[in-house]
Amino acid sequence: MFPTRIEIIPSAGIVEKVQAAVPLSTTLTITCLPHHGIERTMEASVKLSLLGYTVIPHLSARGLEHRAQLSGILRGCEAAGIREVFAIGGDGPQGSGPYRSSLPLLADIAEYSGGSITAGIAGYPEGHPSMSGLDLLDALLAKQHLATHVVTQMCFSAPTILDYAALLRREGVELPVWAGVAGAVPRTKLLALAAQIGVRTSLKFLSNKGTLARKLLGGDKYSPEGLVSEIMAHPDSISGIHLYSFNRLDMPIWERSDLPDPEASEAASA
Ligand SMILES: NC(=O)C1=CN([C@@H]2O[C@H](COP(=O)(O)OP(=O)(O)OC[C@H]3O[C@@H](n4cnc5c(N)ncnc54)[C@H](O)[C@@H]3O)[C@@H](O)[C@H]2O)C=CC1
Ligand SMILES: Nc1nc(=O)c2c([nH]1)NC[C@@H]1CN(c3ccc(C(=O)N[C@@H](CCC(=O)O)C(=O)O)cc3)CN21
Repeated sequence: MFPTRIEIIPSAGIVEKVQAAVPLSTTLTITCLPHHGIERTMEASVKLSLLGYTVIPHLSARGLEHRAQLSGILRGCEAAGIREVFAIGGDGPQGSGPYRSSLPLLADIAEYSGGSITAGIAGYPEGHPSMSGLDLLDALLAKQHLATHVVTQMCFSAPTILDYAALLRREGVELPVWAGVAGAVPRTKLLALAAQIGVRTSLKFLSNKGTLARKLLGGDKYSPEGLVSEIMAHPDSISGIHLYSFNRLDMPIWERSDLPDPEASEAASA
């Protein structure tokens, strides 16, 4: 089965919601949003890890106030059995903290944990609204020795994700690439977020693609099924699916044993 990780937002009641809907065998990644702060991420992460889930907290460089805060977080991770984090620059404004980007954060994670906590980093198949493609690639090259994999920003186009994975290989980024895919969430929510984070192109691509794609985007909810099938046909370049769930926690449809194999569903949609 193609591995899938589910990203959740640590909103009120999330631990109970996860427990009710998500099998313990699932790997969960927990966002760190500027208006939440790292405490909420860590509180939910520790609780879920102690319940038995495999948990990956997101650590936002700009959201950390001092180095001792990071070492405390890493000790908390170790005590709760958390072995991996996701290191991100972060959306908030730069505060007075020591980390402006994820590179020095990754260096301190490696040093403070003595290498026992690994880290994933972000990749941007459609670019980033405030960083050039070249800067993003340079940042990835500088960070890759401190990271274990790349998770891509939300994207709605399989060719864009696959081309990006190929570009990373050509440019010397060797890390496994996990494809970041939106879950079955209301279209309006996706459109608002897509505009904010600069992924409108692939959303447009999907809505212009044809009747099936139009149908998928046309209803209340987006469905990632077609995109995931296309990606799953390329296990040589993509290592797994990172599902941005927006806390809609129904089991991803492709994890069900009754799902047709990717090649069959590709042929059916051609
Ligand atoms: N993909 C995701 O899940 C998430 C993405 N983000 C976005 O990721 C951005 C960067 O994070 P990383 O990929 O870890 O890159 P990074 O922190 O390694 O930064 C790469 C380069 O861009 C510069 N930079 C970082 N943030 C910037 C910004 N907002 N404006 C202009 N320059 C910036 C850094 O100084 C560095 O030179 C955040 O600013 C945020 O917009 C934030 C949270 C989650
Ligand atoms: N630049 C950037 N920042 C991020 O935080 C981020 C990305 N990109 N890309 C992928 C995921 C998607 N993320 C998110 C973040 C928030 C909501 C969301 O639904 N926010 C609620 C508020 C939730 C709360 O406060 O409990 C909202 O209504 O906006 C969804 C996806 C986080 N990630």
